[in-house]
Amino acid sequence: MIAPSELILRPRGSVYHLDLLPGQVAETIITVGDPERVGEVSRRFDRVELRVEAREFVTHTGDLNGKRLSVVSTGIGTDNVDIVINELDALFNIDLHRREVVAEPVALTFLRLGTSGSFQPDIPLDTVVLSSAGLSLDGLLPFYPSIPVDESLATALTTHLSQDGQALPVPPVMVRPQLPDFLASLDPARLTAGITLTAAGFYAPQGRVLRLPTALTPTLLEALRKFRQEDLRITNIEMETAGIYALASALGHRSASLSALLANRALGTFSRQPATTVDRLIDYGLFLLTDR
Ligand SMILES: O=P(O)(O)O[C@H]1O[C@H](CO)[C@@H](O)[C@H]1O
Ligand SMILES: O=c1cc[nH]c(=O)[nH]1
Repeated sequence: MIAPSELILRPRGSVYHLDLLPGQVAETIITVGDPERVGEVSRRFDRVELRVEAREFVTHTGDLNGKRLSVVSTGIGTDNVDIVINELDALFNIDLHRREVVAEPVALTFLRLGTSGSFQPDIPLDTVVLSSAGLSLDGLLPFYPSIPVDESLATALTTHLSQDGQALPVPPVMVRPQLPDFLASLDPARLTAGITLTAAGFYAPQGRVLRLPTALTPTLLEALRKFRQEDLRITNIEMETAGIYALASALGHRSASLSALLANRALGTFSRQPATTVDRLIDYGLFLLTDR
């Protein structure tokens, strides 16, 4: 039995942070960082059956073109991703009355629709990028020793950086998703794809300097930019993808992350049409989930 202190339920039996009950969430779940983006997604549904709000975690469940979907906001950062993925998984894969793991776990599908900064000068603003892998610099993953990590990709990065006399301030962890079938069957030549760097913060952890210096110096950022392994390079920076990929894979779920690039960090530019670009991202995500 999982103790009440470890899996906390509200008095009505809902999971502690998300305030959701079993049955209220679809097996296909869109995650977004911004709680306000939840309504932007669900207003495209044919019908919304449920709206729940708890802290930064807003959940809408409904259907589109005959497919049941949920959209859940994670808020910012992988500390929140830890809560969201564990509690959503518990709704399906832990019997909340008996407090026991179910015998036959349900495999969920997660699709993150997020915003991000382009890491390369040649990937234009407003591009939508698929994360082929997550580079976790956020500190969450070492707490989950069962997570399948790509040691050789992480070692290749560390070796590449050391050849330039550079090192990251924290050990890099690389994770690869189990992509949902609707993405695995897409022609890769039609998508911009690459490694998404998941940072522990927005400013110094992404190499930004306002009044405080960053350990991600221009020389280190340039060395990261030049990293190539197989057909992969670091395409973008944000704050959730590696956490979602890692926890979803370890729990037996499929996951994919699509990011709209609103900033270009190499060029110092920001989108002139962020809302339009996020709209396009949402439309594309819903098309992938429902029209194929
Ligand atoms: O637009 P969302 O999904 O929130 O994603 C990005 O935007 C936030 C930072 O502005 C971080 O959460 C980052 O990952
Ligand atoms: O540069 C950016 C843009 C959006 N979100 C991030 O985390 N970083």
